[in-house]
Amino acid sequence: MFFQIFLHFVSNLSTIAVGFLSVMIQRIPILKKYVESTRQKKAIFSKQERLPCIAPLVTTVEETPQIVSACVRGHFPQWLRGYLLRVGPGKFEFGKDKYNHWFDGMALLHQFRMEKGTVTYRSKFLQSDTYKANSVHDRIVISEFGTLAVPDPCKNVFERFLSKFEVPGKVSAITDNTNVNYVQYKGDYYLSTETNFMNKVDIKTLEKTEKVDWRKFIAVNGATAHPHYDADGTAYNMGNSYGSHGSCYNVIRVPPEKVDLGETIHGAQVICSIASAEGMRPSYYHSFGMTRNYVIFIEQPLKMNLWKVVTSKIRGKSFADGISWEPQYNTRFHVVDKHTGQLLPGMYYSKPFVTFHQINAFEDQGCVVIDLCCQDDGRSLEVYQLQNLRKVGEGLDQVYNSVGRSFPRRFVLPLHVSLNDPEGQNLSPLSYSSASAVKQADGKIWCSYENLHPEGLEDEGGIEFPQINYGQFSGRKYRFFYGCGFRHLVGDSLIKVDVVNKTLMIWREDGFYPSEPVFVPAPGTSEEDGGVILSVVITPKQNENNFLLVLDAKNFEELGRAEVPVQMPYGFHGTFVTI
Ligand SMILES: CC1=C(/C=C/C(C)=C/C=C/C(C)=C/C=C/C=C(C)/C=C/C=O)C(C)(C)CCC1
Ligand SMILES: [Fe+2]
Repeated sequence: MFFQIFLHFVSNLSTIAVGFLSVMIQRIPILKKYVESTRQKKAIFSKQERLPCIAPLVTTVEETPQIVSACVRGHFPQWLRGYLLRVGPGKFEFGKDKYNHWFDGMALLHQFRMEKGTVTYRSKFLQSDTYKANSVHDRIVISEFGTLAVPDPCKNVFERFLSKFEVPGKVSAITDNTNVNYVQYKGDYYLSTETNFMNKVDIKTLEKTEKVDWRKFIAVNGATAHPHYDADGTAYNMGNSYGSHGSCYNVIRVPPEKVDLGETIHGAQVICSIASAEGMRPSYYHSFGMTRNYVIFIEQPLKMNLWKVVTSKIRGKSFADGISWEPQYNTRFHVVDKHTGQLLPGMYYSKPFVTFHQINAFEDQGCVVIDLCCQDDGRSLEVYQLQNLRKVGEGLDQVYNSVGRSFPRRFVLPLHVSLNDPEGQNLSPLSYSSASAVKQADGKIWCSYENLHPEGLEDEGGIEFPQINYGQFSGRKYRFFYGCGFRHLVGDSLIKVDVVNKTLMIWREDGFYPSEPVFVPAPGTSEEDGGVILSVVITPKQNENNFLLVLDAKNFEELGRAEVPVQMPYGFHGTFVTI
């Protein structure tokens, strides 16, 4: 009996001690920083077991070209009038040829039209040159991110050998399967991947109207699918150039106005070129940050071996085979003045991490603050092979448990670091952030991040596909962002993060997988979360309907859903266009 009382006393004592310590940690900054720094040392692989099969979400579907009326339950706000446009992979084979990677699937365009509380749906495969060429040959003739097009089996050995040395550009061997995102230049909408091609589209009919090649306008080999926009419509993007001088990361600006009606990205300019740390092994990047006055480029140790990329065809390997995670290198931040094109001299470094999607960035007290979805393990690209996503049982659990989770982190980059600044001290003046920037003896600034989330986010599998109230808060100090929780390999919950209070709000429905949340501001409101969240929610269950979900962005409560009895694959990105 005594022993039990003793155990009870000890367990209570330890509970009190832990509670006291956790309060002290939050109240004493140096303790809080220590705990934060220790927590920064490990990649987080939250474990799952008995994950449900999601193979139907990454399997070929039929397009739905005829408009379908959705069955609305609950309600869609009367003020909500426009298109939710989304894109993602929707066809994963041609004839006997099958794609290897999730990113390779043929672009399927989804359109939800909302007006007066009603919702309709349609989808169409983008009629890219790649899609048409593959269809004509009934096989994969153009390589994608993770799939190398194999030579024509009807050619003789000599012809097939020669085909490996086709002159790039003779028959556009570069894919225009723009399946990543909708982007906007000079008021027109385009579909983008990460190559030199984009496809201009009619957002009403989902028809492609024009193919655009970045190389015809500026000396870049491609651009990201995540450009940023100033309030006046000026667009900024980033893209690589490769030459005898090595590789450069180029900051691109596209003016907002058309001089002639038929213009596309005319007037595009490279305003700054940043030499890569290694000429033949530049970093892969998927997005970048932008504030009112600066572009922030994250040079991460996810490297593209150009020699491997250039020889991939004769080696029988895909583009993705040339990308490798190299954590022996640190991650570096470059800051470019948008107005002068000047690369700031600050050399900002952090421990190695990978980011796919930036959340937001802003300027405060002489610093750039940039928030990113970060993974400490950069091998997730390799994992997103279709064969992995289609696994079942323990095999699927092992795939999931091999991917590092993504968490929101804040970095603070002091803009004006002088020779007189003291070494070894935190140069960040921001009292509201535990992120630090410490000048080293060699002049480099070592940046440690602040976690922008409460502990509970690990239980949600981390967060990705971040979105904010972009129109009113991009590049500005903000408080809320939305994203998908990843307790599976695709999003399986919607999350609202308050980066000030570090609290979460979650929407989830077991067996259903919501897409990237899109924020739509309510008319006439200036509140940051005054509006709704739209998300396309899909399920592998054959007897259930997919639906467009609408949440109140303030309390994250479901307002309504528009059910559509149509199979949809899990997509990448989208945008809302008011009509
Ligand atoms: C990888 C992770 C995620 C998803 C990231 C996404 C959707 C990235 C998409 C990138 C694509 C489609 C790139 C395509 C590039 C094509 C090229 C360069 C073609 C070259 C052909 O030769 C999340 C799901 C956000 C979660 C973490 C990991
Ligand atoms: Fe993306």
